Amino acid sequence: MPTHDLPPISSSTCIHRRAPHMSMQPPTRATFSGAMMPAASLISLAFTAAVATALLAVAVAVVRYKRKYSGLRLPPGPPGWPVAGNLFQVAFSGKPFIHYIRDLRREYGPILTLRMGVRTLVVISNAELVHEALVEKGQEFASRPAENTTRNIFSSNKFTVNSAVYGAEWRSLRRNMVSGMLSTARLREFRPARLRAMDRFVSRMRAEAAASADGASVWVLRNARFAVFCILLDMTFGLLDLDEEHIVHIDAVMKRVLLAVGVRMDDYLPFLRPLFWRQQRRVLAVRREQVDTLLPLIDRRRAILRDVRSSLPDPNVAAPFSYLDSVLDLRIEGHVCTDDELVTLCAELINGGTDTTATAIEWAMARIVDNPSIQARIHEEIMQQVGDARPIDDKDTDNMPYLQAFVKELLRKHPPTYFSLTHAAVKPGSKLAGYDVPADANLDIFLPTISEDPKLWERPTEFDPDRFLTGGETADMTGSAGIRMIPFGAGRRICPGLAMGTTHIALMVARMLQEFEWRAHPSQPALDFKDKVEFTVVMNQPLLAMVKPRKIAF
Ligand code: HEM
Repeated sequence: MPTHDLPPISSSTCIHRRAPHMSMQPPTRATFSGAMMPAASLISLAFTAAVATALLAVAVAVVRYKRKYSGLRLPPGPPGWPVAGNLFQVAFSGKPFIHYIRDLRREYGPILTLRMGVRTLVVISNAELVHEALVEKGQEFASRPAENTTRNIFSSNKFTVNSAVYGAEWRSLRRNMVSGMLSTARLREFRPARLRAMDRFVSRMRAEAAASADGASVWVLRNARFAVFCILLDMTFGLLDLDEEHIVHIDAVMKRVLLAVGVRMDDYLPFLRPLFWRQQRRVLAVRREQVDTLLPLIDRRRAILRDVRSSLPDPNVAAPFSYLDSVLDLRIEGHVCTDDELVTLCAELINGGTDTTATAIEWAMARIVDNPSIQARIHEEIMQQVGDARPIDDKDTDNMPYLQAFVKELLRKHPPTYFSLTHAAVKPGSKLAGYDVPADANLDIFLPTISEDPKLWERPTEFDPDRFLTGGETADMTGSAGIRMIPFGAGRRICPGLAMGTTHIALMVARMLQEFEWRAHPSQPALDFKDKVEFTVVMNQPLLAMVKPRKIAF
């Protein structure tokens, strides 16, 4: 999930922006006039009280921190300031958080501590430690840490698969998501949704290319993202008559949600919260907008299900089943989901799978454009499997070994998120590599240093799908046979969308190559494989490519 890596503390998180009511106006003459003395004394009194309160808060925080962690042996990390810890070092380092972590790792090793205000982060970044945390001690570290206020609003107080603490509620939600949506059987049944979205995707690309100045240019990420979004929307609500304009509107609202849940300074220093009242008001407005956008879809599906009762809905209007149907039937210890929770659970499914998958597809097409022999080999497999008489399907892609090897190499070299979702110890007393990991600490898992570890991989910096073909290296993406690459995490909280994600990537890449011949755009002759973190890890320079429709008979 894109939004689930630890987001960098950037300037957009209000560090450099002073809240308007904090702005300090220069004193006017009148302020110092005799007539204004009482007001001046009042201001100075208030100022002294504020300073005293702040100092007291600092002292209390220092004492609390010392008491909380006294006697514990935390992993090493850079020395920090009282109260703020390493927060300002990170915020003002001028580096993206992932680069900051890479640098710290060189100094402190594969397990380190960062203190970010009230939050303590333990970051692990090698295969042995991840194996210890997620496999050997999988149950001990299967929980999630406390959320900030904003995320609590969007998760209906941790009522989602990804945010729920380890326990019965999480188990019920996850079981329902897997059986209602992500199991292999369900995945097969959702084939019509994929075919609909693929057709829409191809026509959008054709139209975009035709409308471009050279008649052939397309932006890859934007189109791939929209296609994946359509599939997930279809699977979530099972409503088949949403027009493109409506889908674009829903997508825009969901993007605003992703922006709204980004970290803020007051997540780490909660005593600053009153200064962020405007941002908080905006968060509530975005949540309202999300509810107002998704609830009508939920109500429509409810009405369709009510009308058809035991028969199936009209196939032109609604799919025979959807994820929402399973959530409507869900009972957790007798609790029926409220409207607010229904919105949250539907949004989780759509958000979890959209940016992660679309990001992977952009990197895939960049590798294909960059290397014509990869394109030729995948196209040859397509021709052998289905030729050009019908659109390729995921039944076909399962039987294409080179394409499957390509997808694995893609996820090794370009994992869509650099951090797994944050884990937390279930109870106090847990240890990793002999160090204490407090129960309220965030356990963050840095993924790329594993899949590029020269001790685990030959030529790790090279992009080479052949490494996974017969006799070559293995890629167990679940981590159960050993941790070598875990783009979907590992252990109890492993991404339940693994099968769906890889199916969608393989299918979209194959369909794009079946329909079009791809080449580099003259404005991007030598592709730059630098990355940057948005919701996921995207290409620093978004991919613009040239497409030429192939001759096909369908
Ligand atoms: C290429 C695609 C994807 C990637 C790389 C990816 C990656 C991840 C990662 C790294 C985690 C965290 C695992 C952990 O906490 O240890 C995760 C969790 C999760 N993902 Fe995905 N994901 C992808 C697609 C999807 C899809 C398609 C869905 C659903 C439609 C999905 C839903 C979830 C959920 C619900 C969780 C939370 C699981 C839990 O806490 O029990 N993901 N994903």
